[in-house]
Amino acid sequence: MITMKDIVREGHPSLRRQAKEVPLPIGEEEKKLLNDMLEFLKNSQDEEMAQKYQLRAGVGLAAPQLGIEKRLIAVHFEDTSGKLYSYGLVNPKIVSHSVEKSYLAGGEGCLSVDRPVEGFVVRHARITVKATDMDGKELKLRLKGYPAIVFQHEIDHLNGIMFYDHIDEKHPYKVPEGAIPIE
Ligand SMILES: CNC(=O)c1cccc(C)c1Nc1nc(N2CCN(c3ccccc3Cl)CC2)nc(N2CSC[C@H]2C(=O)NC)n1
Ligand code: NI
Repeated sequence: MITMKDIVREGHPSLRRQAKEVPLPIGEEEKKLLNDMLEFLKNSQDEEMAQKYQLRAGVGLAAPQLGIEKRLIAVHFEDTSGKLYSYGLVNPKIVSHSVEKSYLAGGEGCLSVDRPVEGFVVRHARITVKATDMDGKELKLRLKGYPAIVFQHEIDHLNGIMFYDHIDEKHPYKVPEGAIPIE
């Protein structure tokens, strides 16, 4: 099982590299990795497991955070309406996005960043993501709100981008006119 020792932290080169596309159909090894990543997220959100294995809670994880520079991500969370988002995705791509922006009112955290970073991370309010899931099915997801933020955070990891790259250092809480806060 994946634990915190498998997650690379700031300064590790994998976090600043461009991850490589994964040839389809994915192999058993990549399928197992996506399952292990999903299992980590579920464990990290379970009080007992998180306590037992000292896991930090997360709703998304990208393969470069394990030092594996492949375009693979896993997300596991429910949105405010209770809809479950639980995916192991291969080569996810944002194919279109809104002009409108949004941001998490609580700021963002990252399992590869062992320090709180102040400030709002301004992202696209709505995105359309195309990807292949771990069973080889082509997906097209239209996302807004919290799900849109999580997917952008994880896809950023595939391009060597950290959430704080989006924070304006001089005005960390400045947001563009009309940007939507997500509580
Ligand atoms: C510094 N301020 C903050 O962290 C922050 C502070 C307040 C509010 C928000 C909203 C913040 N922001 C933030 N909170 C989260 N969680 C909330 C708690 N939750 C969780 C915790 C326990 C059990 C189950 C679960 Cl579900 C896990 C997820 N996750 C992310 N991110 C950024 S997008 C990828 C995602 C990620 O998985 N990060 C590790 N940001
Ligand atoms: Ni992260």
